[in-house]
Amino acid sequence: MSGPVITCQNVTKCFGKTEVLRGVDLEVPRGAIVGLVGTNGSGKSTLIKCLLGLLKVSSGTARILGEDSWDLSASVKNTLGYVPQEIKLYPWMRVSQVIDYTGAFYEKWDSYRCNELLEQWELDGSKWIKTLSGGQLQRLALVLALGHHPSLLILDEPAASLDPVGRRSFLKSLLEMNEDGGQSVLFSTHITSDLERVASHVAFLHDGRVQFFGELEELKDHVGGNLEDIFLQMNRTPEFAGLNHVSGDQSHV
Ligand SMILES: Nc1ncnc2c1ncn2[C@@H]1O[C@H](COP(=O)(O)OP(=O)(O)OP(=O)(O)O)[C@@H](O)[C@H]1O
Repeated sequence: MSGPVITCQNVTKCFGKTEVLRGVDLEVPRGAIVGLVGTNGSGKSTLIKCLLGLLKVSSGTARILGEDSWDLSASVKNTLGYVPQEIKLYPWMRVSQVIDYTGAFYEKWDSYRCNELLEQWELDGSKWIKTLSGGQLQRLALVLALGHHPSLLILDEPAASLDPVGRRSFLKSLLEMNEDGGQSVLFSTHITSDLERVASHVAFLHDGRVQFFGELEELKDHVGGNLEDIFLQMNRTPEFAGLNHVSGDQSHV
């Protein structure tokens, strides 16, 4: 499939009377590594769940790999990888059992790659899930999401529980994956140094809308200064420097 891997047109999402997403427009080109940023409660997880069809949008259109998010085919689901913010795995299984169990759901499962990642991230396949620390659980969830070489990987704060060594190693894997096969990634994060290390693009969510989407380098060149200051300023004044116009030419992605 050519064309954007993610498309949102005027997406809204309400919980009762609270409108969390208020008209999100977004178009992510193939091969992009997008950092989704925004303050706590700005709606990052909600947007991710709408994209994956785990929540139904209230209005507007969300599409992934050319299909409506609420009606994804089995073949598109087979090419998606997702790590939620809260990871729930079977506590009574061992690490290696969860990997085998998950692999059974996919047409193409790379056990060799999983074992490589287990070794790289120092996870013991014989350990019980219930004995894993938060960071180990997050590492395992990432192994499970990468095991079928997804063409689109969606991660909700993937590095939040990882120590600096784990984070570096995980980010390296993301970059390798992107270089090898041109896979696309959307990850929400509050860690600007991670963003700087891997993101090609930034989507800035504020006040229920994507106020800025564009290339990271372009954002930095246009505004100057460090990213943390840029985001602070964007939170205070979203129309800051007319940033939503800095979306530029994405054809080289
Ligand atoms: N199922 C739900 N029912 C009611 N309100 C919800 C529900 N899910 C999320 N919300 C509300 O929607 C808003 C956005 O939440 P969301 O988890 O999407 O934010 P976030 O940007 O991912 O936050 P964080 O950075 O803290 O993870 C919050 O005010 C939250 O309370």
